[in-house]
Amino acid sequence: MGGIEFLKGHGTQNDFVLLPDIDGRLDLTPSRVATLCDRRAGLGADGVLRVVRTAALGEQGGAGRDGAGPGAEWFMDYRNADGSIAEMCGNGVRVFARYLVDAGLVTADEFAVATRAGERLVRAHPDGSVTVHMGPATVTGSSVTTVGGREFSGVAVNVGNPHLVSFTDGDVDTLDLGEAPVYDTDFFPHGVNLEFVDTTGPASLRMRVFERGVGETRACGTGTVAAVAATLHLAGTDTGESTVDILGGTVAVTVGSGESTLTGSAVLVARGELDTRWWDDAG
Ligand SMILES: N[C@@H](CCC[C@H](N)C(=O)O)C(=O)O
Repeated sequence: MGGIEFLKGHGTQNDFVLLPDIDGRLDLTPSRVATLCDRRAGLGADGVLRVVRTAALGEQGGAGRDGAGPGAEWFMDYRNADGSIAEMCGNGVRVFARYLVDAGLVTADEFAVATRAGERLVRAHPDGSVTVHMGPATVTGSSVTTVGGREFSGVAVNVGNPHLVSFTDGDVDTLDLGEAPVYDTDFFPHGVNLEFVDTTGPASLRMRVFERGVGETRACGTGTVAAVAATLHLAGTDTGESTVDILGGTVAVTVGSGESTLTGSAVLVARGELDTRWWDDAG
């Protein structure tokens, strides 16, 4: 066949096309990413995970080497569904790790993955779930967002990528996220992921998310870490743990000073080959 190898996977139903590109040869343009992620014209996904050996990155402009330090053999080149580049993807890195283990590209259960936000230590569990050390979740201020004419104030949190976490007082399931919420572009000049959260128990949250570069998704791993960090911040602490229910399932989050972890599912669904003519046309 000679097509381009792909896999399809998801982490709590945040879904991805994986492109194994061990030697860094694929020309992954924004247009190809957007067409791949299109649920009618392509395979359909919230994002693309290009799997590339860190040593093969060289000085590639489009892929960006930020975060690809010398310690991690594999670099997660994450792209949003609209073709834009993001620093980090918490659900994506779990699926990325599951692929590396299943493909025999790593043999240890615990290893580092390079991302644009820095290296992330991951641990693959026998039940298929993966824990990711997500680095610091840093509160950077407060801002507002408007959904359907209703304004929410929120806590801005950086988890390698930007988030604004708003608490909706029991209304999270009624919000209409079909249209992009409005946010302060002066506060977030590079865009922002918007989380809407209800507190459902002493250590449990319910969350929906409107992701930068994608739209509403069924889960956002960095967003769940941001949600727990924001909850703790409002309670006057920076250490704690919580489960977070999202549309696609449940994840477990811990936040400590300077470090956080995310544990959740990582599922590989299918593999196949992209038609090379379709790939060329999508370029
Ligand atoms: N779904 C991801 C986050 C992906 C990146 C995000 N859309 C951004 O642009 O920052 C996750 O699981 O963290």
